[in-house]
Amino acid sequence: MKISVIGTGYVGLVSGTCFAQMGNSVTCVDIDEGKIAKLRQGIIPIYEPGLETMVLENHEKGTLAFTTDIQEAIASTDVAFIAVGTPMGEDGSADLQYVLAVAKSIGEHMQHYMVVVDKSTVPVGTADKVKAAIQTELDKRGVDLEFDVVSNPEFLKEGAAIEDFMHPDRVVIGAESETAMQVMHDLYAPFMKKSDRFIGMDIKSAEMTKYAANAMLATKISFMNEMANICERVGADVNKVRHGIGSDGRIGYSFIYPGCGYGGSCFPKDVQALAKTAKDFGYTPRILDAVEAVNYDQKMVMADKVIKRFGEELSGLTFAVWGLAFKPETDDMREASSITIINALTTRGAKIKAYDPKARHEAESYYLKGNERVEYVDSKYDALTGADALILVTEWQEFRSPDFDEIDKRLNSPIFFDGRNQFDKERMARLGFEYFQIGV
Ligand SMILES: NC(=O)c1ccc[n+]([C@@H]2O[C@H](COP(=O)([O-])OP(=O)(O)OC[C@H]3O[C@@H](n4cnc5c(N)ncnc54)[C@H](O)[C@@H]3O)[C@@H](O)[C@H]2O)c1
Ligand SMILES: O=c1ccn([C@@H]2O[C@H](COP(=O)(O)OP(=O)(O)O[C@H]3O[C@H](CO)[C@@H](O)[C@H](O)[C@H]3O)[C@@H](O)[C@H]2O)c(=O)[nH]1
Repeated sequence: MKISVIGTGYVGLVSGTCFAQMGNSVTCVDIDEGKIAKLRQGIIPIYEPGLETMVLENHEKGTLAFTTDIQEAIASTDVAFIAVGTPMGEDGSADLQYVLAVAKSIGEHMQHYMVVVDKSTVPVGTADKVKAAIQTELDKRGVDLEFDVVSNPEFLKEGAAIEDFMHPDRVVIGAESETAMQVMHDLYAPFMKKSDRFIGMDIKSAEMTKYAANAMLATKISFMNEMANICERVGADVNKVRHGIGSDGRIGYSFIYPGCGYGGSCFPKDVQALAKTAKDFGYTPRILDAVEAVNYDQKMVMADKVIKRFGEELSGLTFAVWGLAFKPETDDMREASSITIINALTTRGAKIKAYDPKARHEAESYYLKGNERVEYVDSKYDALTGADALILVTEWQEFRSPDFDEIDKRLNSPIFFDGRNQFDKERMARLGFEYFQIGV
């Protein structure tokens, strides 16, 4: 099929590349000229395992093109995906300006029937707005063209995006017309050779499914963080409790890892957007509000432990931070817990020596830009030299089996704050560390 993907960010670039890998002819569109110029030169703007090779291969073959010209891109398109951002507005709702701007452009340039697919995460009812925006432009042009708008929420996780897209747990499609549903089934069938995981439904239910999935996952995390905070106060160990409950198949082991809060471009904004939608429709979403409130506080738990140990005034102290990205295997720092923790410590006078395998550029250029108390280093051990304690924020694999002798040798004293509960507390005690975890 001939496909356009409008918005070439994490989702657009991964989706476009995977569709090309499956033999489709794909054009990725973005308004960011710098990004498109880089992609044309084979420079990949984000870090995502396996993505670079796949982009380069398909770009070279001619199955994956990049442009800023939406008119050219949709001229011969069968399916146009909208994959632009839906950031959080000031009142917590999803900001639809980018989605509707793309819909308008599609209406301005469409020349034949096509399926317009909303892949961005959008509130229930957005497909109707997209449809109306396209129709308004067609009416202005005085042309009578048929088109279908479909909802196809994306469930990929950053850091495992290619694997998730190539082998999806499910493909959810919300469509009104049989033609559009069939087109989407044909497009996704090659990704579901082992078992058909295609779930067709009405558009509103598809839009809601995305928010319900993220809200459920975020709820599991906040629930577990709350259990951790209770464990800590009553003298229980949340790591043991996690094993204890996860073995019940109804609960399961996934997404019950306590830590210093969830971040990323999705859970924080999607939980709040769904809560806002609920309120707009006259319902008070007590669980969603609590999920967000627990997470907000949880991002401070590690910083609070540092302050409790060293005091409110941290001038003259230096802390090594391992991990800046919101999770391992990505350079994405959107809503990362590291930002909250580092800012809390530096505003109290501390200095930070930070190391992350991939997110240094994001931190320096955007998320911690201007914070002169943060020094970036090129290796995990360099971060420790002369530091008063180590704080582990993101559980990259290279932090899982560190050389503890080296940590001990480089730190001023062997003090370790572990925001992701990576190690066994008895072992850490044997190694001579003053070791702090979440929920223990
Ligand atoms: N990042 C994820 O892991 C993930 C997973 C599932 C769903 N989503 C959802 O997918 C959507 C996109 O998220 P993302 O993380 O890929 O965003 P992103 O910010 O990485 O990328 C969005 C891109 O859209 C471009 N853009 C904006 N307006 C445009 C326009 N008019 N025409 C063409 N391009 C335009 C931007 O320049 C940017 O490159 C969001 O709704 C998000 O909630 C994200
Ligand atoms: O047990 C857990 C699991 C995750 N996290 C944290 O939760 C956040 C999000 O992690 P993850 O879900 O793995 O990453 P995302 O890339 O944000 O993916 C989520 O958000 C995407 C965007 O909507 C969805 O497509 C995915 O299905 C959904 O998992 C990260 O900060 C993790 O550290 C925990 O604290 N404990």
